[in-house]
Amino acid sequence: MLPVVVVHGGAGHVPKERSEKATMGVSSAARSGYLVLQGGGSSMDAVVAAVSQLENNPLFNAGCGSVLNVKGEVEMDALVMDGKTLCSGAVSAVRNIANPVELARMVMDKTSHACLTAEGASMFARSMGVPEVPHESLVTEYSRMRWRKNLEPGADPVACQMGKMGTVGAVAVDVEGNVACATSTGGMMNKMEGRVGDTPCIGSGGYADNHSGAVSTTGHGETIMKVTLARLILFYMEQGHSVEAASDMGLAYMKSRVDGLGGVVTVDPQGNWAARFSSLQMAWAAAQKDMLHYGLYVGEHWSQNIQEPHSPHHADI
Ligand SMILES: NC(=O)C[C@H](N)C(=O)O
Repeated sequence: MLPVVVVHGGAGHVPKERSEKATMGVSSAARSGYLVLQGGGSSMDAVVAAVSQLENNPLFNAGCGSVLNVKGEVEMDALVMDGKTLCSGAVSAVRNIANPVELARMVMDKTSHACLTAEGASMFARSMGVPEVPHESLVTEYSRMRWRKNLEPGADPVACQMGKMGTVGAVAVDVEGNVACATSTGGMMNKMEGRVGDTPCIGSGGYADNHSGAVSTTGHGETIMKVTLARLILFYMEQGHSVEAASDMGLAYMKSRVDGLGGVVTVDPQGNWAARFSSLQMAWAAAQKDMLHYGLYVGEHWSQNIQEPHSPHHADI
């Protein structure tokens, strides 16, 4: 069954004109992660490779393409977790770097801490030789347009975001059966300066434990934190539920208990995987046994050989 990598490009409603690009983006990220696994790389290497590729894609709400805070600035959150050691690394409200997920991994590997925030995270990045990038290089016309719209009287940034843009994440199992997760985001549109969401919080934005599996989540952060969605799903798996059933149970609990919608990618250490969501859509892709699987709408599941070029399925191109 192993190895496998599963990625998501955020829960919500992807506008039609962006849907094909979104599935192409996640498919290509899954391919990159799978190449790492095939080359004998660890699940941690694979999830970081997949997520940094999505951070570099301006279509997604992470790295370049991040949503803007109320002041029109990019502040990003990211998390990695290693299921073998339960070590994790995170950054929150970090600015001016291209790949927060790589910095999160450095926090895990090079410090004795689990999370660095804001200026402290920037100082650490500098000390690690991570290049500082201009703020403008992270901002897209699309995110600026949405930010402006949300400044209008009566705008509802949370409802608007669940409509439009996505956090990115990945989970993987490597040939040794080690699991890992990574999640990265620009957060919620027009958020307060200094707001930290679910993404960098272990148990909420993600969790990985070789004894049960790994999960990466997406959705409204304040809601996900109320139910610690990633850990909740692993708890259901510890009770004997399959990756798919446990993912659905976690999402159903979040819906019934706090009226929250979201999405997850989940693996168990045997290489069983699931991509599930309660939102209208979630771009997802998985790579396993030289096959690429992907989808966007509820119930959609396309499969092809991983060597073949991505075939378009959505009518908007
Ligand atoms: N779209 C998202 O997944 C947003 C992210 N969970 C946050 O609240 O920061």
